[in-house]
Amino acid sequence: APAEFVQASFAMTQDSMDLDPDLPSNISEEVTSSPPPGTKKQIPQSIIIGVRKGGTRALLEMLDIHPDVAAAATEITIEKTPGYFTSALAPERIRAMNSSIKLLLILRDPTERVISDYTQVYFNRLENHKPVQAIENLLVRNGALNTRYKAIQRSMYDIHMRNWLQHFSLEQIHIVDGNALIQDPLPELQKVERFLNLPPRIISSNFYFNQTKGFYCIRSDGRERCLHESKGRPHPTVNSTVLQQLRSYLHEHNRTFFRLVKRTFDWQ
Ligand SMILES: Nc1ncnc2c1ncn2[C@@H]1O[C@H](COP(=O)(O)OS(=O)(=O)O)[C@@H](OP(=O)(O)O)[C@H]1O
Repeated sequence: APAEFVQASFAMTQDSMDLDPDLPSNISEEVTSSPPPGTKKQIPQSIIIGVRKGGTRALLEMLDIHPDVAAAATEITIEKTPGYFTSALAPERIRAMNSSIKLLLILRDPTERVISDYTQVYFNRLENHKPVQAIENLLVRNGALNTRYKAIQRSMYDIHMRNWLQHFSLEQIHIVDGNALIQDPLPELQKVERFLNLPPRIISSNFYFNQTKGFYCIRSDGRERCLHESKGRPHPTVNSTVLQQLRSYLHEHNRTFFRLVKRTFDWQ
């Protein structure tokens, strides 16, 4: 198994309740070869910059199947930090660290992402014995959509993308379709292999659909594994009027985002 937990290149500030459940705030994860004792950690050649709840863990684990990503003394070091995409400072700092870095960005339907984000915070709060609220109470304030709710702000992909495009060219950012990765992982991973100039090594038998989990799981090195139970949790049913308000609000942001990245996505 690859070394997984490595000190982040720089710590980003994040909300205490926002974290990936398996990680403290200033730690990011890597899939890399284990360096021989006494040698320094490599600067990553590629970073999964987000988006939080987009499928960053699934993408990292699935790329880990590739021998040149996971095996010792080979090519690529990849790090994942879901909070980078929505961080104002990350683009500039990452460019200062490595201006030729290849950025991987996994995005899913931004409305679904809001609900997933809420669900994660909800379970974190339960675990920490903190009070929880119905999602509608967070989505709506004084009868209108609460666009200051962080989960909604993180789903305004155009705003964050603009910031990245001030520091990186579009060619340096590969966008993985998070909904497509859930439906059928292989084609999305093959596009990533091409983007990273890796020889094609990930194949269809590396994936099998697990009925109980309701998601694809990974088969590699003679092992079968699904993601942690916190990945792929059921979402609450949202009041349909509120859901419609959220969708139509994000629709405009999506259109701007599609123009920025010169590509469209199948988001409802
Ligand atoms: N194969 C597979 N198995 C399980 N889960 C999968 C998979 N592929 C994508 N996903 C989706 O990944 C979502 C979690 O995203 P992240 O890993 O980026 O979350 S985090 O920001 O790091 O906490 C997670 O969101 P939720 O469904 O809301 O739990 C999943 O929808």
